[in-house]
Amino acid sequence: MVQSTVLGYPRVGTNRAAKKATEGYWAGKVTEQELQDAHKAIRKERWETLKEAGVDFIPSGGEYTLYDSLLDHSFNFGVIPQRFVDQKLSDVDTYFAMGRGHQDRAKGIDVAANEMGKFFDSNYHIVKVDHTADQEFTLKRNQALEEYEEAKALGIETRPVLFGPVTYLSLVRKARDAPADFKPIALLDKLLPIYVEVLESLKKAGAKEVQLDEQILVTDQGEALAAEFKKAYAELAKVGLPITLTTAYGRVGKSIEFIKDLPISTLHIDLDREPKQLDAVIAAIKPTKINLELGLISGRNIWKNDLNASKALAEKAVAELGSDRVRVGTSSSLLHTPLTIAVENKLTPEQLSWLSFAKEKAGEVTALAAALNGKESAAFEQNAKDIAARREFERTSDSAVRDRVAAITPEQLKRKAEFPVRREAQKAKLNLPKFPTTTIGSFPQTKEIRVARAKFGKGELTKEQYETAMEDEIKSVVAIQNRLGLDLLVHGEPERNDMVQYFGEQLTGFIFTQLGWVQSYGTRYVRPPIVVSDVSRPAPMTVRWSAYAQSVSEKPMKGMLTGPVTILNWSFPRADISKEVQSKQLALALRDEVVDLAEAGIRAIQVDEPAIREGLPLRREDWDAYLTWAVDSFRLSTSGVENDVQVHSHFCYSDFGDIFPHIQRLDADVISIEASKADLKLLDIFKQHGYSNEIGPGVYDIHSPRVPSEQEIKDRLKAFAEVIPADLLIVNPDCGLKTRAWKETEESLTNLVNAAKWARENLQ
Ligand code: MET
Ligand SMILES: [Zn+2]
Repeated sequence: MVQSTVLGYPRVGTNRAAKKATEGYWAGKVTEQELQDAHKAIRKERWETLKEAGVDFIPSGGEYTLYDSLLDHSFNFGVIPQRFVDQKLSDVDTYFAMGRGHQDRAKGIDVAANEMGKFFDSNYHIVKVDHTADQEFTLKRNQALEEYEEAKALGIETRPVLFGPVTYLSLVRKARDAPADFKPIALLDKLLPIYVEVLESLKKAGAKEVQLDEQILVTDQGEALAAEFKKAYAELAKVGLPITLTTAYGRVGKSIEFIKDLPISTLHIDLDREPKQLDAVIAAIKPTKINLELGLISGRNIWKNDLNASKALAEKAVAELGSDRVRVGTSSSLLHTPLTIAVENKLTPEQLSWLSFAKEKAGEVTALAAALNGKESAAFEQNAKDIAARREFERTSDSAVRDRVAAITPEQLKRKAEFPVRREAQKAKLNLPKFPTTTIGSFPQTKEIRVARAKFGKGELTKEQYETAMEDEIKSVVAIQNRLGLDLLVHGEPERNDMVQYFGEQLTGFIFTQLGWVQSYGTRYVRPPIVVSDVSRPAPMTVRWSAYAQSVSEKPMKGMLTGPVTILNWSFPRADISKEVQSKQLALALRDEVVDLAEAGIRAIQVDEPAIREGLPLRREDWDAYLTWAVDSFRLSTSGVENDVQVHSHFCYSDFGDIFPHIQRLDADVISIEASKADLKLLDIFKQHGYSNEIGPGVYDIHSPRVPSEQEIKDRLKAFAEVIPADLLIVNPDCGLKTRAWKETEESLTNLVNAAKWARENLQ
């Protein structure tokens, strides 16, 4: 019998109950007991949903969390850096402080959070707790057991989940003051007894097996960890609780050579991302006793699964291994998908027929298992019809757009002249001082702005009234920038709800959910747009706002767009054509916008690409292919203008070290880049690679309300000027200011402008 599995499920709860309970607790409106009860109710709802769907292996334990599951593991293992211990907070407050920091001036509490990092190539962020070289572990809390028993008390048998020990240690951070050559993986021997203790307790409580997530196995780094895997799993196998080792987000590649020899009972592989790995994995494990769990239903996209295609793949495995050794399931946890399409009431029935969110995916998993067991359901037949209809829709959507992509020429990927020539033309046109000051685009999104947008949405404001309100805001933002003495101005982006959604709504080819929330980190949820068909731009999108802003400003105004790669990476892409083609469709639409902005008299245009790094494939051998189309897309979108138009780009959020040479290849005239984190890693990168165009490393961190002093900014500029020629330096904050309040914004920018004035006199 083929059985079914779901690796993990969204934590959001119906009506975003998780967010409400947790934020209510932070605000002091919900007691700790109410907080715990609310989360318990969400866990119950999740388990019951999966049980009703008929899933055989229902996850529990380490895949549910109040904030982040990697953080949970650290906390449960007693890894609580001293600075949190020192605050003497309650357990739950210590836990939240580790995730998001804690500041309570009245009580003298001020502690910064642990660092966050992107979880593999998803937009979900894990909290990476600092581990010292002499780190000790204790089982402070046995969450896997607690939640296994919690489900059992509800009459639901579950499969407890934990990060495997090797992946856990590969993802956490080393303490800043730890020796340079220390790596947390060196703590494996000390950590294993904790895992043994947990597994023993689960076995005693009656668990049938445990799910250990070892996603690190899909990275190049995983290949180098064979010895650690052997050691860890030999130890864990002694407990005698069957282990399902799961991989996700990519292919196991060469690592299958040692995985097949691990004493595990089941191996889970991602066949949504990497269907091609199936044959090699089957061949490797066939002579062993290892069962194979096929991750066929995507945990990453929102498309209805093509059940017939999945069934064909699964049948291959069944033919080789026998049905008792094969299971079917989700490719990864479903945490990257929204909860259910059932609550969407603005999408058309046709659109809904294309989609499948977490709850529907659980149904697909069981329908697939049933079909493999000879019980093809009505759902299966309907699925075939829906898939055929979607294919037809996609195929016929807009052939003109596809023709335009096919006709892209090498000339369209290049500016007319090289940077030095462009630079002279731009200097003459823009007439900016040395160390020019600018900002990244957005200014505070005040309550008034959001109220106006909400009213416009509800029809309480006419289009004209709304546009007047936005123009008034722009005018005021321009006046403030003039008063502060900034050089290259922005319109402030008041009209944008979100930097991706705003463009998606004006392009053809996108649809939007109302409640399709996906966790980004902690209680922060986003609603990614969905690309459903060929993308084009029916009309200019930003020109009227930028032109208005320029009309009320003597100083040059910078146009502001979100780049093609970022729009794509922060949306759910189509599955029928490559991301490359989708990105180029977006690039062509943006290219037209860039040209229109220039024609409207905008002399500097910024095309933001903050998400370019996170789309980077997990395996180095796949990097070139991605970076080639990503860089080409940016160039395609920005190369349609004359030499005297200054093209800017902006990056933030991540570690650019490994792709910095490709940032250079974007050939933007000016880039701004996040650099204000204390250790200034970026400077080393400049030293190593150099950079030939203009660059504005952020001089202060906008993620906190803290106002940087003038001296601090001077010091930053001085440090930058030591590695970057002074005449290439631009002065700007780290990122947009939309989440900030006006007071700190004005104070910070005053200091920034003064520091730039000082730099003009004092730095060469
Ligand atoms: C996440 S990058 C944000 C860039 C955008 N132009 C802003 O200023 O908000
Ligand atoms: Zn940014």
